Amino acid sequence: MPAHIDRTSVNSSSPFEGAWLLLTVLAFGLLIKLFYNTFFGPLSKIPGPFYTRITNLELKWATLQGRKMYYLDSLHQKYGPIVRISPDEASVVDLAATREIHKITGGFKKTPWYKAFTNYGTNNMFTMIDVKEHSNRRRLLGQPLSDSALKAVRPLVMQKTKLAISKLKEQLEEEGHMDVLRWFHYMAIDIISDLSFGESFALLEAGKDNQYIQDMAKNDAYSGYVSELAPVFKLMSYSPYQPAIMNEMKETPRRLLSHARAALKTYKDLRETAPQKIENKPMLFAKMFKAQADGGLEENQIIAEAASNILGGGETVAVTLAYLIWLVSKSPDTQSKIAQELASIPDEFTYDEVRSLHYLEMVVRESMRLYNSVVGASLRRTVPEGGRSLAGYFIKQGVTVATLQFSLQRNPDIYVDPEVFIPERWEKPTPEMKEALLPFGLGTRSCVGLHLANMELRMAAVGFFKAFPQVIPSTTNGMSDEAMEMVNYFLVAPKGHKCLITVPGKS
Ligand code: HEM
Repeated sequence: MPAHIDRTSVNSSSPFEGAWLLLTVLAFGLLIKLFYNTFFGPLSKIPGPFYTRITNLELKWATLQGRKMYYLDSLHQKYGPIVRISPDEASVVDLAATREIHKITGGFKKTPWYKAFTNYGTNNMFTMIDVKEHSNRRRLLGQPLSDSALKAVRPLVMQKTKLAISKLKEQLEEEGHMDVLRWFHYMAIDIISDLSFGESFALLEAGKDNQYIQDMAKNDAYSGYVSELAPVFKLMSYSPYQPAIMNEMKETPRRLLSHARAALKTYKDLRETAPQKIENKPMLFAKMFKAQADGGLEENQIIAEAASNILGGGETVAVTLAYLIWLVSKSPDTQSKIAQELASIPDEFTYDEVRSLHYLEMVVRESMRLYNSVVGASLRRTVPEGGRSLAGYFIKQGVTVATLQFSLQRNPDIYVDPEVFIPERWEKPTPEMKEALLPFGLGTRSCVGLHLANMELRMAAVGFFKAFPQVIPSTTNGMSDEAMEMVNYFLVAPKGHKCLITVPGKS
């Protein structure tokens, strides 16, 4: 037994001293990072808030609260058309720079951020970064979505539009208002599921979401969390005590996979047992099925594309259309001009007739300028080798640059009274006005569903205003301008998750 224990030598440092030491090291590390980023960082010369030299926490916070585009827009108003928003990311709303970043020959690739939207363990066209892999896939899916190929889809869009409008009429009779967001969401999903799987999910008939749609919405939200808080989720995955959400995050993709497999099996069974049912049916994936039969594609890859289309082609159309109807419902003058124009085409109209409607075209453009489902998305791209000059600054290679429709399409130097809905501004647009309107993006990564979306938006808008020439926003069930405020994750949606419209005298 030792004769004497020197207690001062045992555990001489208290936990507080340890914490101080850790804090000092952290503070020192941050100072070094700040010093380096201030003078040598890739974005040291780009204007932006001081703290963005070391952190993007405010951006993440704004993103998680669904107000990213408002935060970015406020930075652009203060710092100009190019702003540092993180130590290695700049937001760009300059017109020439936006077109440079997205043009076909620009060489700016999507960033790895898109990987968070990968499903079923495989890339889909939206998440692909590699140029060759993407162009091969786009070749398979792009042609069936071309304007000429979609002629075969017109009867389907017409039939679903009519069904949606009859459901809206029923709701108006029963409840005194109609939720255009809900019914047009079902319409868009029924169209894209029919085109993808050979059989629609029949949400319009059922009047409610199925499990697949609920899971898709959850999965979309989870992808958003993971993309913004990747390190936190990585840490949580090692913890023995995992919150319930972690389990749901694993289970949801599994359920989605089995739903999608079942839907594809239905299609394949139909091909064998009742080929007459699908023989003349336009199918987006005809080329992909052929590629699968030739051994060039796996089933998971087809399923991943189908899921991506349903996500990309459902809510996008519904939200854009709901905002269009809401804007028009607040403008009696626009309604009477639409009604006058619609009187020139029969009630059983064709898509060619719809396309000839000049005033409607201006309404669609103007509403998409202000509101569309992707207006708040930061479209992130990597600056290619050698760096590039953008908006008067040289940006080094490897840095992320992200463009933002929201600020570009509301730029007062391009659009007079940019916050006001004025369809007539498109009567004689300036070249800048046309170039800055980019609801479907630009270049090789622009929206592959553009023609389908355009058809759905216009057919449904004409069907709606023929059925309801005079409408107003409802003031019941929590509907208000505030409920229509845009909440912005990757996509944009009304804060109240609904868009209730009525006719004068009904509510
Ligand atoms: C109003 C409706 C729509 C809007 C505003 C819209 C907008 C966009 C935008 C801006 C992009 C580029 C995204 C980026 O660069 O990150 C995009 C890509 C895409 N969209 Fe749409 N979209 C709409 C409807 C649709 C529909 C109906 C489909 C279904 C076929 C679809 C499928 C896709 C796909 C697969 C991509 C990725 C394309 C690629 O990377 O090659 N979208 N969309």
